[in-house]
Amino acid sequence: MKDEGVIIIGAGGHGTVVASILLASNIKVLGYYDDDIEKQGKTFLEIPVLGKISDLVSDSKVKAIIGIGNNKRRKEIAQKFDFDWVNAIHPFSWISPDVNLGKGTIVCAGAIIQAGSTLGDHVVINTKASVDHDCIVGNYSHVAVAHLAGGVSVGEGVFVALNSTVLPLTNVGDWSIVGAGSVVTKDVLPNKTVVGIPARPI
Ligand SMILES: CC(=O)SCCNC(=O)CCNC(=O)[C@H](O)C(C)(C)COP(=O)(O)OP(=O)(O)OC[C@H]1O[C@@H](n2cnc3c(N)ncnc32)[C@H](O)[C@@H]1OP(=O)(O)O
Repeated sequence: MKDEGVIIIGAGGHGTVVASILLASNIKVLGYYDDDIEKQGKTFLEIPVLGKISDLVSDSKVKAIIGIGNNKRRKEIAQKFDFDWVNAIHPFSWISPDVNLGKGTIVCAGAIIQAGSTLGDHVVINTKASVDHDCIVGNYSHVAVAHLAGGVSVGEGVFVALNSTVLPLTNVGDWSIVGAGSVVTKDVLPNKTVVGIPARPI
């Protein structure tokens, strides 16, 4: 499969979004791998499901990307397989030229990543999200349709949910969740779920 296209691990809603980004970038998609028995033999965006994730065997020459929204599951898969992890960057997004992007990272349509920011591996910056200047986004984190202000630091595996905002210079600890519609005004400890305005732990 070397140089012949990319496989997508996950054929759910997020997997098809990743497929559409690759297609919009003129990158060939070979097919999906998904453990859902119902999806075997089906096509999504005219791209076939080639087999189960459990059928996959590591091959550092195979180009792959994980199209699964769940942060813990993305980490498990990334750690299990040795593939050539590629990024999916929608052509209708803006990434400042000095941004450092990890591998396996997805930047969806309408997303903006501003100067001085650093993103880890297997990060998802979802539709119309913004990561402003000098932010750090850790491995396996997911910024949904949400906004990180300047100088925000987000740890590993953080989920910043729909329509939420993280105010300047605040930190969100590893594996924490910022609930939909929340405003983070001060640092969030690791492994917490915070909601509301101002965001408070639940
Ligand atoms: C492209 C895409 O689709 S990307 C997908 C993005 N997905 C999202 O943005 C979903 C985000 N999810 C949420 O916001 C969830 O509500 C979570 C993760 C914060 C909490 O979920 P759970 O842990 O299941 O909490 P649960 O639903 O039991 O709610 C617990 C309490 O918090 C409240 N609560 C939950 N979420 C919120 C929220 N976002 N804002 C305010 N209050 C909230 C509930 O009303 C409930 O209060 P109660 O005990 O007084 O009734």
